[in-house]
Amino acid sequence: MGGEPGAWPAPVAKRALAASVRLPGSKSLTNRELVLSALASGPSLLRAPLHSRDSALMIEALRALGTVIEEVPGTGGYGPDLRITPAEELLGGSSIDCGLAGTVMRFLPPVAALALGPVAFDGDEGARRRPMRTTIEALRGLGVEVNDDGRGALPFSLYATGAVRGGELSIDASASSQFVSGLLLAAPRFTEGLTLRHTGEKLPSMPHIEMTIATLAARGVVVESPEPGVWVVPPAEIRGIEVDIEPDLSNAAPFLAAALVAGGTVSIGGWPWETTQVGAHLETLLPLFGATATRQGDSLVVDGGVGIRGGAELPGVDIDLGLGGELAPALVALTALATGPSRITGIGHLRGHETDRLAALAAEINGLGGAVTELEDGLSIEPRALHGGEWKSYEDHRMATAGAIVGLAVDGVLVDDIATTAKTLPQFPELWAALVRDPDEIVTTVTTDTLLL
Ligand SMILES: O=C(O)C1=C[C@@H](OP(=O)(O)O)[C@@H](O)[C@H](O)C1
Ligand SMILES: C=C(OP(=O)(O)O)C(=O)O
Repeated sequence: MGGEPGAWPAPVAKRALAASVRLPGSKSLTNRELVLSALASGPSLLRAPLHSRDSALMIEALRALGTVIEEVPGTGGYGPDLRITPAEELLGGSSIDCGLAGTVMRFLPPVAALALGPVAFDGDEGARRRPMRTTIEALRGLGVEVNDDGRGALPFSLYATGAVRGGELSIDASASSQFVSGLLLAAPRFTEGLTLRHTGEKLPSMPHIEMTIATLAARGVVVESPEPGVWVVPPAEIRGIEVDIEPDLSNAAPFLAAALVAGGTVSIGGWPWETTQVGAHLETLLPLFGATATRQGDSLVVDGGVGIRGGAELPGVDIDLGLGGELAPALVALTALATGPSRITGIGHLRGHETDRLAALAAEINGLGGAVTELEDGLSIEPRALHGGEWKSYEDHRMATAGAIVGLAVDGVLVDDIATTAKTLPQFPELWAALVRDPDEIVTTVTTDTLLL
């Protein structure tokens, strides 16, 4: 069996689960609220924010632009709350490390365009492969000077003059909804606001755009969408607020999927009744594989019956996941364990995520004996009995957690870099071990001294 030294032996489920898991805050909500707090007219307080690599990168970047971000005693059990005091004027003259965070590389250039002076953007080697042309062209369309090497990717730098006029702008956001969100978040601070039109054929991850609009609305900025693919943001004050960050429902996906593999129940506490998080769709997606999902108090409880380990056969599924590509790795892991063929489509843009997720999922599942074929906009998965072996993470948190799901059912799966889950969930290895170790244990909050702040 292969595997680098230090590879993580994925635990195999020995018995049915009866676990309650409480997850840290949503990456997407935390990083939006950080950005809006930095652009606001007064201080904000984020309660129960995420502390992970992606949020730490956002915090460092906003500090470099002059924002004051202080830790105050936490209310969520996963580290401090954050008090944010906006800069009088955003500062130029800084270099921003985007790491591999799409939210940092797509949300911050329009913010930095409001600063005075040069701001340079770069990130991990993998980040230099992620699509950025739309952001670069949008900035130029807004009259901001951008220096890049023409590849439409990081690194690049912009020269900001302290104000952006705004007005009308057309972009092609078919590679990522984050191009839209980044512009909408900064647009209330443009002198004339922004009328943004998406001209591409498709637009992935609509719930994430709805989330952007909802976070703006909570701060008094009303974004109108007179027709699909067009958004009108008025020039407006962004209010400072106190806000509770919801748990990360996309990071709930591997834990809830585990119920279908191991059997038994997994309950995620603090599940919001109403949310713009795309992870909310797990409530209807997991039943397609035979689970039942019910709300009990403030939890979503997924019952996987006897589970694959108990002899259940998961049906194959045919799902368009254009709404929520970040759920795809976990669901594809389930399809690899199903007894019928599956197709997951609408996810061509996953080729520009942390890694080319379509190629990575096909390579890793096929490396364990699977039969996955890449389609233009998704994956086709034929049922096969899988065997153990190395599972590569490609610096992609969701590839690592997909390996953990497969490893629950298949002996001898070694995930090469489980630490990459620190991008959005540094506690993943402990939470997963607790999930599998003792089915009767209530997994409450894991305290950690490895927070990145
Ligand atoms: O705005 C956001 O917070 C996100 C939008 C989505 O990006 P894409 O539209 O590029 O898939 C999603 O996949 C990503 O994890 C987070
Ligand atoms: C695509 C993702 O991340 P990012 O915010 O870096 O785009 C993801 O978390 O699945």
